[in-house]
Amino acid sequence: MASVDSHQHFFEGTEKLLEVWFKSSEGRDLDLRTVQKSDWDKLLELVKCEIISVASSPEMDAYVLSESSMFVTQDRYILKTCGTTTLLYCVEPLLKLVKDKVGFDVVGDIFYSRKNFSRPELQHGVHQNFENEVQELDKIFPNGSAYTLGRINRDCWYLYTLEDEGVTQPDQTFELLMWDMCPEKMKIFTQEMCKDGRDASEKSGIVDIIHGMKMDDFLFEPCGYSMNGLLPDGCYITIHVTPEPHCSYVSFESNVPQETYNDLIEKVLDVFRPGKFLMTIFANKASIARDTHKTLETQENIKGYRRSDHQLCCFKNYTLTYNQYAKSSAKSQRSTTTGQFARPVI
Ligand SMILES: C[S@@+](CC[C@H](N)C(=O)[O-])C[C@H]1O[C@@H](n2cnc3c(N)ncnc32)[C@H](O)[C@@H]1O
Repeated sequence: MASVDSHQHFFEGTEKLLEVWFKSSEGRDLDLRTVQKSDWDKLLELVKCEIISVASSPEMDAYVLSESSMFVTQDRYILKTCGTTTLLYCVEPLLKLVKDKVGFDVVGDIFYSRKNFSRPELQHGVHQNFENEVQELDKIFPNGSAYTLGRINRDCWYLYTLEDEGVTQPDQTFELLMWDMCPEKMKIFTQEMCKDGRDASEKSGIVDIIHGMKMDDFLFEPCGYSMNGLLPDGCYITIHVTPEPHCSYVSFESNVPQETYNDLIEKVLDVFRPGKFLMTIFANKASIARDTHKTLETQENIKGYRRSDHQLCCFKNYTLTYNQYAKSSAKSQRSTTTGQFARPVI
């Protein structure tokens, strides 16, 4: 691993995120957490990452990985991996493992999503572009739908999900993907400033984002940070930091149910101070977060950030808001003297 300041070393912080909900066609009471760690280890070999540690709550096993995180509940599997990992190569083996070892024989829903990569040419196989990822998923799922939100010539976010009704129990996922990070804040996530993960969680203020979490935090050598936080009722938070100045990136994800995410957004922005960020909020009809989309529609500014894109998608059972923001002072968004968007000079 190169030093923190090396301009030769590039790390793709942007994660590939897979969430799969399982069902039994016979309505059997099954549990994904009965899969042995050695089976997860083998599955993750296909993705090119490994388990660093595990923490559990009554509802969930949360794994910190060498490249991000994995969460396992009774009927839901989440895998989030960054760098040049090959996440989609584990999907078919995952379905086979879960059928053979647990007995789940139906996929209730899947969500595969990611932001556009900074350096797609460094990715392996199908991950170099979304069209190939979609073809790979279409081979497995006859009823998949693929979407791009945001600007296809700038920053955007890709999603693949199933057309069916999917998950009917209350469910929501909130993500903030941040880049062009504040260099001072990023220094905290290096071994020059902190001795371990807990030290970085405390110095950065991550410990204060939501109180009462059972935290499993890890500081990489010489830099980089990953944290899974477990909360009551199957709720989790996961934060990952790539602090290298030339490719800085942070992700925040949680399934905490909230009527509005404004306080949480402001706390996360205070801790990390990104130059730009995108936000996605998924909530199904049974979730208390289902009306948060209305609030977000009218909210053009958040604490020093101006919204550049806003999209709302309605699926069978879920509604999704996609918003992108940049610091109000960001020159690339707006001319600071005229307040107008930059116009081409002919
Ligand atoms: C913490 S991991 C997770 C990245 C994450 N997806 C994110 O949001 O940025 C990536 C950071 O850890 C650093 N790192 C150090 N050793 C690593 C290792 N063995 N595997 C992956 N990342 C490592 C990388 O250079 C990078 O800064």
